[in-house]
Amino acid sequence: MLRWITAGESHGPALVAVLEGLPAGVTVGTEAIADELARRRLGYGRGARMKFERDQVSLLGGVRHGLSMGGPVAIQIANTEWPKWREVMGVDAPDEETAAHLADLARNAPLTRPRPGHADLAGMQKYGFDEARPVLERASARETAARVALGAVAQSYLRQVVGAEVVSHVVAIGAADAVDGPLPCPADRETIDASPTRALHPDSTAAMVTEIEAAKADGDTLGGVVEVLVYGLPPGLGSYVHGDRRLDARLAGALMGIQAMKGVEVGDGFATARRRGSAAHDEMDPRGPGVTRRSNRAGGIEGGMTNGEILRVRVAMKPISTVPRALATIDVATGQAAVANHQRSDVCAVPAAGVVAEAMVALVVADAVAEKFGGDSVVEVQRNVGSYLASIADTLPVPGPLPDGHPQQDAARRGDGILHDEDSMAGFEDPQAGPPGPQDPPADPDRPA
Ligand SMILES: Cc1cc2nc3c(=O)[nH]c(=O)nc-3n(C[C@H](O)[C@H](O)[C@H](O)COP(=O)(O)O)c2cc1C
Ligand SMILES: C=C(O[C@@H]1CC(C(=O)O)=C[C@@H](OP(=O)(O)O)[C@H]1O)C(=O)O
Repeated sequence: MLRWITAGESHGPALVAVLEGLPAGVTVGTEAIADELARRRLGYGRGARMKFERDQVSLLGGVRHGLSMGGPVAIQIANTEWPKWREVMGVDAPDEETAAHLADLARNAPLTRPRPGHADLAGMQKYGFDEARPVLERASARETAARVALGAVAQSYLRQVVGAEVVSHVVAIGAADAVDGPLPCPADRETIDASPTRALHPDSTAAMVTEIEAAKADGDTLGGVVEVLVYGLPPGLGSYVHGDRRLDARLAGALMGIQAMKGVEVGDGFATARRRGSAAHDEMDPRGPGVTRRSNRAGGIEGGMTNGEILRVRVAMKPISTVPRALATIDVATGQAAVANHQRSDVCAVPAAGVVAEAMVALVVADAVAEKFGGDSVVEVQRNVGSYLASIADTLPVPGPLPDGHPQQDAARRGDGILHDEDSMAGFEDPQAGPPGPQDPPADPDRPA
């Protein structure tokens, strides 16, 4: 079992994250974590803070010479803006001189006009504060940097023990939807990250940028939808035996746990609810050895377990709640009508949210892998994965991603994701059937060819 926790405030000295349960031998490096953190800071529509602040990563425990040792992995992400906030967010009770200085400091002015849509008012009521500063410091999505650091470690574990790869892309920002097209593969990562909105297709990026510019010009903010895909997962992660062991439930909980997320869809989710059963499920064909699905509407999860197809989940983010065209609120100091607190803020953080969603999916899936395969070292987990895959070789699905020319790829390109008669598998030569690729499960000498 993997467990993780984060601590730290938005304008505090640092965020801290701890990941417990990782076996020994997982590749963990400061640079790889820093690279993931840099991805989270990008995106068209992010506010001024992203430009001048830097994340400074240090690994404080659990890792030696680039490999985990089996103990908790502790990560610190220091904040280069801390000196400006040292007094406002100081941990120790201020002495007389500091208290006098704080009273005059504009940065320390009480935030008494709670923002609708943020945690401000309910947080003040719940914890007994008379202003929003202590609430927003922890409610802020600054904390997602710590999650992304944890997710980087989880992705490394997944890559090593099952050969899985996590990819995300933005499928909508406000009313701008991504154009229809094939699902992104791990090879598309660079293209997606190079887009200012983290969309796969340039036309999608252009429409999303226009949407953000329009909202910004109107003093408004935007939300959107991101999709996360995991390639290369074995069947049987999660379980049907109890609600809280279902992988779909765990993914939904983790994704909804990201600040501002308001909905999760697994596979075709809401569209499936409108279909008849004959057009809702993913029919199977023998492929010998292994099975092929005619579609992947389920998003790779059946009965709360992975089924070996590409895992596909979407999460919907509400618009940023610090709206420049300030929203109506009350001033809790006077009880009078007021406009909500508004300082600098993001106009749209959906591209960054995709990187955070990747991290949460990686953590949940890594936890499910650890639960199914156990193991105290990477080698032991790989051995366990290999013998399990060998035991189900006859019914293993064709490993994704689908190679070019694969009939299911054509179906995806057409936009319906459904195999038609003309998409018959007959005659399709699978180039992946050769030596194991990055998406294939780890080689096992006992596994039938
Ligand atoms: C990556 C990311 C960046 C965000 N940036 C801002 C921001 O700049 N300003 C803001 O008001 N909310 C921002 N949010 C959203 C708030 O964190 C969120 O609205 C707040 O926690 C309340 O949302 P909730 O009702 O879902 O908890 C951001 C969220 C994410 C995931
Ligand atoms: C700092 C980050 O995001 C912040 C998340 C956030 C919020 O309310 O959630 C509000 C903004 O902070 P501030 O109010 O200080 O400008 C964002 O910049 C980050 O993502 O690293």
